[in-house]
Amino acid sequence: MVYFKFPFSENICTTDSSSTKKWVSFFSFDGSEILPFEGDIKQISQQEFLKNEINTHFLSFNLNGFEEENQNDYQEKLANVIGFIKQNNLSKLVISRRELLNYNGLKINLTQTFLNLCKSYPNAFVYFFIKEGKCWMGAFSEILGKFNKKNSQFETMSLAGTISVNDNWTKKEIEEQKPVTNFIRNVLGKFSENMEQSETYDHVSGNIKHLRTDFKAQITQENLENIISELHPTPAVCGIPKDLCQNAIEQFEKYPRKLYAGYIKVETEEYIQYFVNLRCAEFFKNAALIYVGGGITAESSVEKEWQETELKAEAILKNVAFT
Ligand SMILES: C=C(O[C@H]1C=CC=C(C(=O)O)[C@@H]1O)C(=O)O
Repeated sequence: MVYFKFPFSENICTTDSSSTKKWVSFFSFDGSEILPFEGDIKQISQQEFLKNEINTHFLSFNLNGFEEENQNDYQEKLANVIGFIKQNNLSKLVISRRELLNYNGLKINLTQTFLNLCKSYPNAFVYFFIKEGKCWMGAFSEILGKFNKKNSQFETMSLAGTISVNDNWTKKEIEEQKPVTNFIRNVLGKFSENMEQSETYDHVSGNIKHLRTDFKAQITQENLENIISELHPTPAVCGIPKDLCQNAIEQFEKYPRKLYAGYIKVETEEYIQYFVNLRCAEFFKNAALIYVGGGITAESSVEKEWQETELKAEAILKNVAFT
Protein backbone atom coordinates (compact mmCIF):
# COMPACT_ATOMS: atom_id res chain seq x y z
CA MET A 1 0.00 0.00 0.00
CA VAL A 2 0.99 3.59 -0.63
CA TYR A 3 -0.39 6.85 0.76
CA PHE A 4 0.62 10.32 -0.37
CA LYS A 5 -0.30 13.97 -0.42
CA PHE A 6 0.50 16.43 -3.21
CA PRO A 7 2.18 19.78 -2.43
CA PHE A 8 -0.33 22.44 -1.23
CA SER A 9 -3.14 19.88 -0.96
CA GLU A 10 -4.66 18.44 2.20
CA ASN A 11 -6.15 15.39 0.53
CA ILE A 12 -4.72 11.99 1.26
CA CYS A 13 -4.41 9.79 -1.82
CA THR A 14 -3.84 6.09 -2.28
CA THR A 15 -4.06 3.63 -5.17
CA ASP A 16 -7.11 1.51 -5.82
CA SER A 17 -5.97 -2.00 -6.67
CA SER A 18 -8.93 -2.64 -9.01
CA SER A 19 -6.84 -1.39 -11.93
CA THR A 20 -3.50 -2.76 -13.06
CA LYS A 21 -2.28 0.61 -14.36
CA LYS A 22 0.78 1.92 -12.55
CA TRP A 23 0.32 5.59 -11.76
CA VAL A 24 2.79 5.76 -8.87
CA SER A 25 6.38 4.45 -9.02
CA PHE A 26 9.50 4.90 -6.90
CA PHE A 27 12.89 5.01 -8.67
CA SER A 28 16.11 4.38 -6.77
CA PHE A 29 19.01 6.84 -6.90
CA ASP A 30 21.17 4.56 -9.08
CA GLY A 31 18.27 3.53 -11.32
CA SER A 32 18.65 -0.18 -10.43
CA GLU A 33 15.30 -0.44 -8.66
CA ILE A 34 11.78 0.58 -9.64
CA LEU A 35 8.94 0.02 -7.19
CA PRO A 36 5.58 0.44 -8.93
CA PHE A 37 2.18 0.60 -7.24
CA GLU A 38 -0.71 -0.73 -9.26
CA GLY A 39 -4.08 0.97 -9.40
CA ASP A 40 -5.85 4.24 -10.08
CA ILE A 41 -5.22 7.12 -7.72
CA LYS A 42 -8.12 7.83 -5.37
CA GLN A 43 -8.65 10.19 -2.45
CA ILE A 44 -9.54 8.91 1.00
CA SER A 45 -10.78 10.80 4.04
CA GLN A 46 -8.64 11.23 7.15
CA GLN A 47 -11.15 9.10 9.10
CA GLU A 48 -10.77 6.27 6.62
CA PHE A 49 -6.98 6.64 6.72
CA LEU A 50 -6.97 6.55 10.53
CA LYS A 51 -9.34 3.54 10.75
CA ASN A 52 -6.48 1.06 10.96
CA GLU A 53 -3.43 2.23 12.85
CA ILE A 54 -0.30 0.96 11.13
CA ASN A 55 2.69 0.68 13.41
CA THR A 56 6.21 -0.66 13.11
CA HIS A 57 5.25 -4.00 14.77
CA PHE A 58 3.54 -4.88 11.48
CA LEU A 59 6.81 -4.63 9.57
CA SER A 60 8.60 -7.78 8.45
CA PHE A 61 12.28 -7.03 8.99
CA ASN A 62 14.55 -6.00 11.85
CA LEU A 63 17.57 -3.82 11.26
CA ASN A 64 20.57 -5.83 12.46
CA GLY A 65 24.26 -5.00 12.78
CA PHE A 66 23.96 -1.40 11.63
CA GLU A 67 26.90 0.78 12.62
CA GLU A 68 26.09 4.46 12.65
CA GLU A 69 28.70 6.97 11.50
CA ASN A 70 29.38 9.35 14.38
CA GLN A 71 30.27 13.03 14.03
CA ASN A 72 34.01 12.31 13.96
CA ASP A 73 33.78 9.56 11.34
CA TYR A 74 31.56 11.72 9.15
CA GLN A 75 33.76 14.80 9.43
CA GLU A 76 36.86 12.73 8.63
CA LYS A 77 35.13 11.35 5.57
CA LEU A 78 34.13 14.87 4.51
CA ALA A 79 37.73 16.07 4.85
CA ASN A 80 38.70 13.35 2.34
CA VAL A 81 35.78 14.34 0.12
CA ILE A 82 37.00 17.96 0.10
CA GLY A 83 40.48 16.72 -0.91
CA PHE A 84 38.90 14.76 -3.76
CA ILE A 85 36.84 17.79 -4.86
CA LYS A 86 39.97 19.97 -5.00
CA GLN A 87 42.01 17.32 -6.80
CA ASN A 88 39.33 16.91 -9.46
CA ASN A 89 38.34 20.55 -9.58
CA LEU A 90 34.68 19.73 -8.90
CA SER A 91 32.14 22.45 -8.20
CA LYS A 92 30.34 20.16 -5.70
CA LEU A 93 29.72 16.58 -4.64
CA VAL A 94 26.66 15.52 -2.63
CA ILE A 95 27.47 13.15 0.22
CA SER A 96 25.03 11.55 2.64
CA ARG A 97 24.84 9.49 5.80
CA ARG A 98 22.22 7.45 7.59
CA GLU A 99 21.12 8.52 11.05
CA LEU A 100 19.85 5.74 13.29
CA LEU A 101 16.54 6.03 15.12
CA ASN A 102 16.43 3.20 17.63
CA TYR A 103 12.91 2.61 19.01
CA ASN A 104 14.34 1.16 22.27
CA GLY A 105 11.58 -1.43 22.49
CA LEU A 106 8.79 1.02 21.66
CA LYS A 107 6.89 1.13 18.38
CA ILE A 108 6.16 3.92 15.95
CA ASN A 109 2.67 4.84 14.88
CA LEU A 110 3.33 5.21 11.15
CA THR A 111 -0.15 6.55 10.31
CA GLN A 112 0.21 9.39 12.81
CA THR A 113 3.79 10.08 11.72
CA PHE A 114 2.59 10.49 8.12
CA LEU A 115 -0.15 12.91 9.25
CA ASN A 116 2.37 14.90 11.30
CA LEU A 117 4.61 15.26 8.24
CA CYS A 118 1.62 16.39 6.12
CA LYS A 119 0.84 19.07 8.70
CA SER A 120 4.46 20.22 9.11
CA TYR A 121 5.19 20.45 5.36
CA PRO A 122 2.15 21.80 3.48
CA ASN A 123 4.30 22.59 0.40
CA ALA A 124 5.80 19.08 0.26
CA PHE A 125 4.98 15.85 -1.49
CA VAL A 126 4.55 13.50 1.49
CA TYR A 127 4.40 9.72 1.08
CA PHE A 128 4.32 6.51 3.08
CA PHE A 129 4.43 2.98 1.70
CA ILE A 130 4.84 -0.63 2.73
CA LYS A 131 5.60 -3.09 -0.03
CA GLU A 132 7.40 -6.45 -0.06
CA GLY A 133 8.49 -5.85 3.54
CA LYS A 134 9.99 -2.45 2.70
CA CYS A 135 8.65 0.63 4.42
CA TRP A 136 9.62 4.21 3.55
CA MET A 137 8.27 7.62 4.39
CA GLY A 138 9.35 11.06 3.21
CA ALA A 139 8.35 14.69 2.90
CA PHE A 140 10.05 17.11 0.56
CA SER A 141 9.15 19.81 -1.91
CA GLU A 142 11.79 19.52 -4.65
CA ILE A 143 10.31 18.85 -8.07
CA LEU A 144 12.42 17.07 -10.67
CA GLY A 145 9.70 17.64 -13.24
CA LYS A 146 6.05 18.54 -13.67
CA PHE A 147 4.57 17.98 -17.11
CA ASN A 148 1.19 19.45 -18.02
CA LYS A 149 -0.44 17.00 -20.43
CA LYS A 150 -2.82 19.66 -21.83
CA ASN A 151 -0.37 22.39 -22.80
CA SER A 152 2.95 20.41 -22.80
CA GLN A 153 4.55 22.82 -20.36
CA PHE A 154 7.38 21.37 -18.30
CA GLU A 155 8.43 22.86 -14.96
CA THR A 156 11.42 22.08 -12.81
CA MET A 157 13.56 23.77 -10.15
CA SER A 158 17.12 24.19 -9.01
CA LEU A 159 17.12 23.74 -5.24
CA ALA A 160 20.31 23.69 -3.21
CA GLY A 161 22.17 25.41 -0.39
CA THR A 162 20.90 25.01 3.15
CA ILE A 163 20.89 27.24 6.20
CA SER A 164 18.70 27.64 9.24
CA VAL A 165 15.63 29.86 8.51
CA ASN A 166 17.02 32.75 10.55
CA ASP A 167 20.54 32.81 9.06
CA ASN A 168 21.87 34.77 6.09
CA TRP A 169 23.20 33.29 2.87
CA THR A 170 26.97 33.11 2.39
CA LYS A 171 29.09 32.76 -0.74
CA LYS A 172 29.33 29.00 -0.09
CA GLU A 173 25.58 28.33 -0.57
CA ILE A 174 25.31 30.76 -3.49
CA GLU A 175 28.18 29.01 -5.28
CA GLU A 176 26.72 25.61 -4.39
CA GLN A 177 23.35 26.31 -6.02
CA LYS A 178 24.76 27.76 -9.27
CA PRO A 179 25.98 24.46 -10.81
CA VAL A 180 22.48 23.01 -10.29
CA THR A 181 20.90 25.97 -12.10
CA ASN A 182 23.44 25.83 -14.96
CA PHE A 183 23.03 22.08 -15.33
CA ILE A 184 19.22 22.31 -15.56
CA ARG A 185 19.41 25.22 -18.04
CA ASN A 186 21.76 23.20 -20.29
CA VAL A 187 19.58 20.09 -20.24
CA LEU A 188 16.34 21.97 -20.91
CA GLY A 189 18.02 24.04 -23.62
CA LYS A 190 18.56 20.84 -25.61
CA PHE A 191 14.83 20.08 -25.65
CA SER A 192 13.16 23.47 -25.77
CA GLU A 193 13.55 26.80 -27.50
CA ASN A 194 11.31 28.71 -25.16
CA MET A 195 12.51 28.36 -21.66
CA GLU A 196 11.90 30.77 -18.79
CA GLN A 197 14.10 31.06 -15.72
CA SER A 198 13.00 32.84 -12.54
CA GLU A 199 15.04 34.91 -10.13
CA THR A 200 16.67 32.92 -7.33
CA TYR A 201 14.70 33.11 -4.08
CA ASP A 202 14.32 31.51 -0.64
CA HIS A 203 12.50 28.22 -0.35
CA VAL A 204 11.51 27.50 3.26
CA SER A 205 11.14 23.92 4.43
CA GLY A 206 10.28 23.81 8.15
CA ASN A 207 13.36 24.74 10.19
CA ILE A 208 15.61 25.35 7.17
CA LYS A 209 15.68 27.21 3.88
CA HIS A 210 17.22 26.57 0.46
CA LEU A 211 18.00 28.69 -2.61
CA ARG A 212 15.59 28.06 -5.45
CA THR A 213 15.36 28.99 -9.15
CA ASP A 214 12.33 27.90 -11.21
CA PHE A 215 12.27 26.84 -14.86
CA LYS A 216 9.40 26.58 -17.34
CA ALA A 217 9.77 25.21 -20.87
CA GLN A 218 7.58 24.06 -23.75
CA ILE A 219 8.49 20.49 -24.63
CA THR A 220 6.98 17.60 -26.53
CA GLN A 221 5.65 14.63 -24.55
CA GLU A 222 7.88 12.20 -26.49
CA ASN A 223 10.90 13.89 -24.93
CA LEU A 224 9.62 13.81 -21.36
CA GLU A 225 11.30 10.57 -20.24
CA ASN A 226 14.58 11.59 -21.95
CA ILE A 227 14.54 14.91 -20.13
CA ILE A 228 13.96 13.16 -16.80
CA SER A 229 16.77 10.69 -17.39
CA GLU A 230 19.13 13.51 -18.39
CA LEU A 231 18.14 15.57 -15.37
CA HIS A 232 18.39 12.76 -12.83
CA PRO A 233 20.49 12.79 -10.72
CA THR A 234 20.81 16.57 -10.71
CA PRO A 235 23.79 18.20 -8.97
CA ALA A 236 21.37 18.86 -6.07
CA VAL A 237 21.71 15.18 -5.14
CA CYS A 238 24.88 14.08 -6.99
CA GLY A 239 27.34 16.43 -8.73
CA ILE A 240 28.85 17.06 -12.17
CA PRO A 241 30.23 15.28 -14.11
CA LYS A 242 27.52 12.76 -13.22
CA ASP A 243 29.47 9.52 -13.76
CA LEU A 244 32.57 10.62 -11.88
CA CYS A 245 30.41 11.91 -9.02
CA GLN A 246 28.21 8.79 -8.90
CA ASN A 247 31.36 6.66 -8.65
CA ALA A 248 32.80 8.91 -5.97
CA ILE A 249 29.55 8.68 -3.99
CA GLU A 250 29.74 4.87 -4.07
CA GLN A 251 33.37 4.98 -2.89
CA PHE A 252 32.83 7.46 -0.08
CA GLU A 253 29.43 6.36 1.21
CA LYS A 254 30.00 2.57 1.08
CA TYR A 255 26.26 1.76 1.22
CA PRO A 256 23.55 1.83 -1.42
CA ARG A 257 21.35 4.93 -1.26
CA LYS A 258 18.38 2.80 -2.33
CA LEU A 259 15.39 5.16 -2.76
CA TYR A 260 17.07 8.15 -1.07
CA ALA A 261 17.84 10.84 -3.67
CA GLY A 262 15.87 8.87 -6.25
CA TYR A 263 12.48 10.13 -7.42
CA ILE A 264 8.78 9.34 -7.34
CA LYS A 265 6.73 9.49 -10.53
CA VAL A 266 3.03 10.20 -10.14
CA GLU A 267 0.71 10.41 -13.14
CA THR A 268 -2.79 11.90 -12.97
CA GLU A 269 -5.31 12.99 -15.63
CA GLU A 270 -3.67 16.40 -15.97
CA TYR A 271 -0.02 16.00 -14.98
CA ILE A 272 2.98 13.70 -14.87
CA GLN A 273 5.02 14.72 -11.85
CA TYR A 274 8.42 13.62 -10.58
CA PHE A 275 9.29 14.39 -6.95
CA VAL A 276 12.84 14.17 -5.59
CA ASN A 277 12.97 11.70 -2.70
CA LEU A 278 14.84 13.58 0.05
CA ARG A 279 14.09 14.04 3.78
CA CYS A 280 13.09 10.39 3.92
CA ALA A 281 13.45 7.40 6.19
CA GLU A 282 13.45 3.62 5.87
CA PHE A 283 11.53 1.94 8.69
CA PHE A 284 12.20 -1.48 10.19
CA LYS A 285 10.53 -3.36 13.07
CA ASN A 286 13.09 -2.20 15.67
CA ALA A 287 14.68 0.95 14.21
CA ALA A 288 14.66 3.39 11.32
CA LEU A 289 17.34 4.97 9.13
CA ILE A 290 17.02 8.64 8.27
CA TYR A 291 18.90 9.48 5.06
CA VAL A 292 20.47 12.94 5.06
CA GLY A 293 23.10 14.60 2.93
CA GLY A 294 24.42 17.84 1.63
CA GLY A 295 26.35 19.45 -1.19
CA ILE A 296 30.07 19.54 -0.34
CA THR A 297 32.29 22.15 -2.01
CA ALA A 298 35.95 23.12 -1.69
CA GLU A 299 34.74 25.84 0.73
CA SER A 300 32.80 23.48 3.01
CA SER A 301 33.37 23.40 6.75
CA VAL A 302 33.10 19.77 7.85
CA GLU A 303 31.49 20.77 11.14
CA LYS A 304 28.84 22.92 9.44
CA GLU A 305 28.09 20.10 7.01
CA TRP A 306 27.52 17.77 9.97
CA GLN A 307 25.19 20.33 11.57
CA GLU A 308 23.31 20.65 8.28
CA THR A 309 22.63 16.90 8.23
CA GLU A 310 21.49 17.11 11.87
CA LEU A 311 18.99 19.84 10.93
CA LYS A 312 17.73 17.78 8.00
CA ALA A 313 17.32 14.66 10.18
CA GLU A 314 15.44 16.75 12.71
CA ALA A 315 12.91 17.65 10.01
CA ILE A 316 11.78 14.01 10.04
CA LEU A 317 12.57 13.07 13.64
CA LYS A 318 10.40 15.74 15.24
CA ASN A 319 7.37 14.32 13.44
CA VAL A 320 7.85 10.70 14.50
CA ALA A 321 4.98 9.50 16.74
CA PHE A 322 5.72 6.72 19.20
CA THR A 323 2.81 4.71 20.59
C1 LIG B 1 20.87 16.06 -0.43
C2 LIG B 1 19.97 16.70 0.31
O1 LIG B 1 19.53 17.97 0.04
C3 LIG B 1 19.74 18.57 -1.24
C4 LIG B 1 18.59 19.47 -1.50
C5 LIG B 1 18.56 20.75 -1.01
C6 LIG B 1 19.71 21.28 -0.43
C7 LIG B 1 20.90 20.62 -0.45
C8 LIG B 1 22.12 21.16 0.18
O2 LIG B 1 22.09 22.29 0.66
O3 LIG B 1 23.12 20.47 0.25
C9 LIG B 1 21.04 19.35 -1.20
O4 LIG B 1 21.50 19.65 -2.48
C10 LIG B 1 19.35 16.08 1.49
O5 LIG B 1 18.48 16.72 2.09
O6 LIG B 1 19.71 14.94 1.85
